[in-house]
Amino acid sequence: MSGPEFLIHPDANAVAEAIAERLLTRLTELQQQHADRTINVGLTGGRIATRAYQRLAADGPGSEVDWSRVGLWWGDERFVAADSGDRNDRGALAALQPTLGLDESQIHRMPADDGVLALDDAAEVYAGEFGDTVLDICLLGVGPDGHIASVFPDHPSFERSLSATSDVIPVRDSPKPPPLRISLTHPAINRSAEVWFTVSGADKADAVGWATTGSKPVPAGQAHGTERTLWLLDEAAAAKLNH
Ligand SMILES: O=C1O[C@H](COP(=O)(O)O)[C@@H](O)[C@H](O)[C@H]1O
Repeated sequence: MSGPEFLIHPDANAVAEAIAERLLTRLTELQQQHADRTINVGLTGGRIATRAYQRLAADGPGSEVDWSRVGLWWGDERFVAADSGDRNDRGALAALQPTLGLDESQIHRMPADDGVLALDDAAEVYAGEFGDTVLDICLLGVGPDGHIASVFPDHPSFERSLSATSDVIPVRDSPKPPPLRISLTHPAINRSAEVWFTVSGADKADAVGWATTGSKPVPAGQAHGTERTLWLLDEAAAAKLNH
């Protein structure tokens, strides 16, 4: 594993464009290298990622990527009704599904709170679906507190994620609403070949500083890819970066 790489862009729009552009390039390369299998991507929620998905939806159809060989997973999800605007998958799929022609079998949504599964069972069901998947690329947003996926600092989810024997955990009392969530754990994230942090805005500068200097233990500081760890930042978010 090599050290983290930092790519700093002028503003949030440039970061979103860079994420989309890099995804197209990397997915094309990975599909050439692994012609026999699906390339698995872990999606994140959050503002910057949603902008990147819109860009990907515009540029993806004319690209060299074979979208029928891309599997979509989620790093975390809010455990609310499937049609809730709080869901992470809604923004992503609203952008990607109509233009990329994705089949339902390629889309691995985390379960919703639809009255069928309780939170713990929903996490277990997703763990079963995830199996021993190794994400080729895992996108992670970072909160102003240094959270990634639905693993929060100074919260039971952090210790639970670090020491997890399962790839997926239920999260209660999330400090950021909504309170019930499902999250990949650090072992699952850190099994990914590539982890790409996607961060913009001055309110994230402290979190980026803590994660990259280790000056405060935060979930983002404990995440990395086995082959590559990439930080895609804008200048404001990179203000306290250690590199
Ligand atoms: O709650 C969440 O927030 C983070 C970051 O979102 P942002 O809008 O501040 O960029 C996101 O990474 C995570 O997936 C989501 O559930």
